[in-house]
Amino acid sequence: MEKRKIEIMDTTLRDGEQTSGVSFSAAEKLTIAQLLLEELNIDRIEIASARVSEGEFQAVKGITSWATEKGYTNRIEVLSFVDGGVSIEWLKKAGAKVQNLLTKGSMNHLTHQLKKTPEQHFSEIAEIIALAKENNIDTNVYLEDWSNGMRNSPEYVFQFLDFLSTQPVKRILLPDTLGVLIPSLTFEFISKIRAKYPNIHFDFHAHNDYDLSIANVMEAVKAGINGLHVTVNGMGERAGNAPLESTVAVINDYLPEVSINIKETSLYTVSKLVETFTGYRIPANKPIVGDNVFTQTAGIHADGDNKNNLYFNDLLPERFGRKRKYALGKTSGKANIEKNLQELGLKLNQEDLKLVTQRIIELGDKKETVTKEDLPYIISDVLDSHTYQDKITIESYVLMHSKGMRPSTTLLLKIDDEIIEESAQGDGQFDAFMNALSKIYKSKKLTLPKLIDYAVRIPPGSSSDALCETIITWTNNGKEFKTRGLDSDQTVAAIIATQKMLNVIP
Ligand SMILES: CC(C)C(=O)C(=O)O
Repeated sequence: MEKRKIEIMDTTLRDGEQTSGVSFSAAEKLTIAQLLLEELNIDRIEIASARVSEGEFQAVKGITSWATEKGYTNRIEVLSFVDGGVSIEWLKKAGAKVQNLLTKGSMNHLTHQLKKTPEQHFSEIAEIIALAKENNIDTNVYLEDWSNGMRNSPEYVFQFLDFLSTQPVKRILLPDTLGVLIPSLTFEFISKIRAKYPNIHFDFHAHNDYDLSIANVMEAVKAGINGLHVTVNGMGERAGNAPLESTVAVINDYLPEVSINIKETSLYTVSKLVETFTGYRIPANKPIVGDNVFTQTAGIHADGDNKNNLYFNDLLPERFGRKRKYALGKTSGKANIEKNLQELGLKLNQEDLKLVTQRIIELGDKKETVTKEDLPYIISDVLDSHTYQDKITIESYVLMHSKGMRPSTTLLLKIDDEIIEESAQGDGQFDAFMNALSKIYKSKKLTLPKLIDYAVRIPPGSSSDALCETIITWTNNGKEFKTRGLDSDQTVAAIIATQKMLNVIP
């Protein structure tokens, strides 16, 4: 059976820009428009509202002149108004060839906002449509507040659609302006309209106020809609519009009777670009494009993935240009660690793997996030610590840092079962710590190696703030040696390195 083609109209550059605090520059609009049309293969895009500003005019001009060269002008749309032709003039000058005319789709809006009768409204609309035609501009008509119109004044909606069916209109756009629809109502309303006007092209424009935009989009498709409006990352007025990414995935996986031509592998690139341009962070759990959505955290999932991909679903990350990850934290078991080791090309024996797992769980308990890049550091630290027999231990310490006073440390050290306490000041917390240690060593007539270099680094490429590694170079009896400490706190990492030094003095 031949599939029914659904047009996808992306309105990131118009409704998406109505996200509070978001404004695109002309160059950003052009870049996004190019990616949407050429890289993703979106059918149509709505790029601006007419008359908004000089900047918006220049942005539209930039896109339409590029689109003219490419032969894309009928894929570029601009929101326009019933304003006696002012919008048409604006569109003409900006080179736009398709207007999405904003009209009133409910009696409530018509009487309270425009204070007009249906007849007056229709006659003004007819004038604009005729004017557009004279100027070679195609018209699509938005019935603003259509969903409430269907709930509260359906006679008006059908009177309006009867009128529009006599007009040279290319498409009728049905917006759920206030996001009030639920799936059953979406299906009911669109089915009724479809049955009465089988030859008109209808688009559905969902909003996400009840988090039902995707469910409503699915019902709109089942009821026979011809086009869907979406935005990248679900940007848009209030709770936003139907997200492009989820719309594409759900149509491809669950609505086999229809076809769309969107390139799934490019969705993530476009989503990230929009995130950068808008400064509007994608929630980590946002389907398809969120940071976490292809990350298995529970050890049982990683284990299951090793056994015939038991925890995969149809949303394979590779479809969207992404990769599956295995998180490292307190719920991750050995399987997660092994998956990360594999990626790094490392292998550990079972005993070492157990020690490393234990350390990652400890870090997780401290609410630290560990990344794949941290792993080599943890391995080196854990396996290194494993080789030390601690005869001298730092039992406890207080580090003091306050304004107007020198940093100071009180230290309790255990040497051969004797606990010794000492305090000292220094130029910094670690210096004060070393001075207290030095006092203890002097009192015991022991020699303390000299610190000759102190280096701190965080694992390169690590996106976590879990760890920092302090490497200290010491000298004793003319011999140089290094010890290292790993912790989220730099001074603590240095103290860990110092305890190791006390037990390996050559
Ligand atoms: C501007 C209009 C068409 C809109 O975005 C809506 O009604 O949701």
